[in-house]
Amino acid sequence: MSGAFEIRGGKRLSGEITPQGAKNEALQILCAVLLTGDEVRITNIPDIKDVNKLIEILQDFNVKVTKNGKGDYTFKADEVNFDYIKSKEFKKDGAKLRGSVMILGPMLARFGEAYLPTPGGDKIGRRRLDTHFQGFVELGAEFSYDEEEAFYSLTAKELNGKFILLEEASVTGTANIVMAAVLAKGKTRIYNAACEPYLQQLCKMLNRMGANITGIGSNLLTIEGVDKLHGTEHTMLPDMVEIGSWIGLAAMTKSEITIKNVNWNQLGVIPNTFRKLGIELEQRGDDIYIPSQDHYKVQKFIDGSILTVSDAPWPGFTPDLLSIILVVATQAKGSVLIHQKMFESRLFFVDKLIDMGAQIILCDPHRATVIGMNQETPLRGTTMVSPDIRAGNALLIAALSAEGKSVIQNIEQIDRGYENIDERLRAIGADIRRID
Ligand SMILES: CC(=O)N[C@H]1[C@@H](OP(=O)(O)OP(=O)(O)OC[C@H]2O[C@@H](n3ccc(=O)[nH]c3=O)[C@H](O)[C@@H]2O)O[C@H](CO)[C@@H](O)[C@@H]1O
Ligand SMILES: C=C(OP(=O)(O)O)C(=O)O
Repeated sequence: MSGAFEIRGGKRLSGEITPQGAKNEALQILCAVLLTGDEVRITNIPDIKDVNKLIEILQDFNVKVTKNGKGDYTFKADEVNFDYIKSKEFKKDGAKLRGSVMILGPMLARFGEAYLPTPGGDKIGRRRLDTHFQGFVELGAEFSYDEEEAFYSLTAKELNGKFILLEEASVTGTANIVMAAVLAKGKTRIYNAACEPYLQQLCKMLNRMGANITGIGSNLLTIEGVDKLHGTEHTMLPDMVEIGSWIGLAAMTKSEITIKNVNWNQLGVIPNTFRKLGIELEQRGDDIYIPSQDHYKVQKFIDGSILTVSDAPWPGFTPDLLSIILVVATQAKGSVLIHQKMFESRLFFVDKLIDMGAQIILCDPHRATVIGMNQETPLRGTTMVSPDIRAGNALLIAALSAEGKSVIQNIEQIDRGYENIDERLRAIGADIRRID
């Protein structure tokens, strides 16, 4: 386990915080550079572990990578070393992150073959890849899986567009199939497509590269295949998961915080979901202003029943923010039912919150009832281990609000998704330091 944060909580924070570029968008966009031999310049790339690992993988594929400045890179995949994809190194490196799965679509489309070890990412329950492979097979690929090596193989002499009804609106699955279909022959229609802002950004970038995708933002994408894509420039959106996390941080620590340049129009139901917990927030230009609030009161549904917050594919509420909602609910006035529908192991971190004094009933692996303490009894600092990227940040927020000292271990799980988080939190007054 690597590194820890030591936090002295209970302080009010104040000031401005700027969200990093979106992690999950970056992972898609970086894979898309493999679709052309021309230069692709990408800005606002977050400097985080997962993204840096993917950039290293691209370099191992012999993609030329030039750093122009902070978060600003140019990629040129004109002499791809395809042999690397079958190497021992790729079997090791590709397994380190979830995002590597999206190498498959571009490789299959451009080189007619693609391979992948079982990708890494959060251990938050089963994370099957069936949707990805079903999509590739429908486009004409042959698929095989070596169980012993946990290695996936795809080959295709030619990809041909067709109507594909996805079994589920998988985020990375849709990105993968779109990236294969842009270079397929003829028309592909993908129904039940995921449409997160990450995917909208990917499709817009692909269109700037010469692809012909319509229906962007909906669950029906139509793609007219083209022979070749060319270079472009692309800027990553601010990370909506970070933005939601800072709203939660402000509420829990009773702090006045302005979140800068949030791209409000792409936040969907996120601001209103926090408002349902009673948190005041204001759109000011493209910033979010959160006033210092001593208490926040949970709204009930119109029929008077208890508020439920659950995840759903976009434009529903992202599962990546449910752990933050759960932590924030611990200090609200009122009760909230948290229902994590997609993943079955993402709520177990509530044990740590219960140790800190939170009133939570874990009903089953998918549902937890939180009885808010109305900021009357603060959480107590403790030592804990970060189980996954989002629960890690949720525990960090809990620790910043708690009385006394907390230590969070295994912070690699936080660093893989949040850029320089300790320094940015210190800049708004947090007492947090990195220890070995
Ligand atoms: C690198 C990356 O971009 N990771 C994100 C991506 O992961 P990823 O693309 O791996 O997640 P998927 O969208 O494929 O699926 C997530 C989970 O939800 C289930 N599922 C999915 C769709 C659906 O309609 N119903 C359903 O139950 C799947 O079975 C799976 O267990 O999307 C997830 C869901 O937003 C996010 O938590 C991850 O942060
Ligand atoms: C689950 C997440 O990441 P990954 O898909 O990379 O594991 C996440 O970003 O919340």
